[in-house]
Amino acid sequence: MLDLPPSLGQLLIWQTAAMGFVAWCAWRAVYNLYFHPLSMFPGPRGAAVTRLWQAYMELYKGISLHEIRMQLHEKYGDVIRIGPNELHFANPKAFHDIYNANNKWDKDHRMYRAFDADTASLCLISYHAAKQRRDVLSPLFSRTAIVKLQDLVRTRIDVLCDVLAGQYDLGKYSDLNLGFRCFTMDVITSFCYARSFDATLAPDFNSALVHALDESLPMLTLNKYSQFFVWCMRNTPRWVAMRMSSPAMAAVFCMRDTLQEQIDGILRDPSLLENAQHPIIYNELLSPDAHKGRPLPTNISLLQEAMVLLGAGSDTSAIALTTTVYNVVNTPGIQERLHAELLAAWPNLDEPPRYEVLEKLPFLTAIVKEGLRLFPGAPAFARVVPPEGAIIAGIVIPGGAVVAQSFTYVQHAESVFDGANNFNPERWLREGARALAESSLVLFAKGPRSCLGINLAYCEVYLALAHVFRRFEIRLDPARQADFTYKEHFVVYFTGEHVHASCKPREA
Ligand code: HEM
Repeated sequence: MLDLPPSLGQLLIWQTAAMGFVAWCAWRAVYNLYFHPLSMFPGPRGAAVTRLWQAYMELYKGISLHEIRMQLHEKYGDVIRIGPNELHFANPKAFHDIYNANNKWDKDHRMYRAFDADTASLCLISYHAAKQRRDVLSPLFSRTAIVKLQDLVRTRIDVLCDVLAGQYDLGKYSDLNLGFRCFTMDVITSFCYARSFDATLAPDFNSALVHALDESLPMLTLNKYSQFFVWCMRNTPRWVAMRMSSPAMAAVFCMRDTLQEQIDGILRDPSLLENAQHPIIYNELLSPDAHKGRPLPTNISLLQEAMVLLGAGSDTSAIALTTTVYNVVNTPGIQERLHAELLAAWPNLDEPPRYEVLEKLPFLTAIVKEGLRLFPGAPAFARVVPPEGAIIAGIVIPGGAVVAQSFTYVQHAESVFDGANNFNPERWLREGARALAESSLVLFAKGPRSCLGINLAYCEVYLALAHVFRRFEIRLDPARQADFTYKEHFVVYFTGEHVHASCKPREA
């Protein structure tokens, strides 16, 4: 045996380890390019070799994933390999093959770990674990429960309308992006925790919480690519995190603390739940009956669920409202026609109709559907093909592959909707519209992991649109052209000019 000095021995070990690592990377690259089960699918070579290609495009070059997908589909066709083990489809048929009631497919952990909330409904990876949690929470989000609690949504829309009227009196244009985000934030917090943070009452809708959530969005994109960032975020002491982040982020910490205090209080004294104004998430999450003998969620799981519901249930509905109001006001004749329908159904301003009545108004319904159809892009929610494989849009896909399609490839496809880019509520008044909605209005996804909050979202959208268009004549600010350019950080984040409008109260 060679008798080497210790430093030389160590150097040799390091050299061998480094060479081994380089050889392993080279072998992975060759394997991914030529021998991987997805190697026959087209796409950039970088994307086939490593997921770092996506990270490079998103984080370094600043290109949003939705733009990358579009460019790649244009270049490579209907199916693209966007990561070593990941496919995205452009053919609208693929959506129904991936997201449907029969598919008990798991989610892809790399996408959802970004939230660092792996015990919350949205982030549970396995179908079975998610089903148990959904079974527990579903009664709270059922249509019956939402119809019962509609006054809660109406109270928040009344607050929003009062603020809009006040801003008009001061001669101001209102920022509708922020206004609707504050409204949906107040709804979700009242609904889930029976607490309102009164975001809508912040001066000019500049709620610290809304801004803080905005600032935390890019972190989701960062976290997606490395568990290390997630670990750092979780383990950084609070005072360091506060120092490193912007002052706005304090609102998120504060929100977290408030929710944690509420959870601790309820765990100490469960009778607090009986005194709540209405059932909240903890009534279900801490109900032994709902869990059918299974252990109740831990303290941390309760907090994760609370935070994730806040994110899942606020921006989404607000985006739908902002873009729909913009399209209604910006398309000649639509606002007047909608107002006429609302006036007939709601002649006395002091007696607003119930949600069940509004839902039956044909033109309002057509506007809700068209608004949701034109909802701007959302990420492609990644699912894992089960071991036996699957056929997606007529193509055989091997088991274990990660597959996804953003709903925009259905809802914005010219092959599915004539004049797909135009806001045309009329399409929903034609024969066959119900079937079209069933098959092609898919922004809430389909199947066992579809949106848990769909009933609440519809209730918010119907009530808010009815109230703002019955109560106000809305005009866009001619000096500021709204810009819906967005970045995809799990939810859509608009980077351009917000929608500013004057909301002139109607006399009666
Ligand atoms: C226009 C508004 C909304 C849209 C477009 C929307 C869309 C979606 C989509 C596409 C999914 C599937 C995500 C995935 O596969 O990972 C989803 C899941 C979910 N949504 Fe919504 N959503 C909206 C409003 C809401 C609201 C108001 C809530 C209320 C809390 C909510 C709560 C959830 C939850 C908890 C999940 C996770 C379900 C699961 O993974 O099993 N959403 N939503």
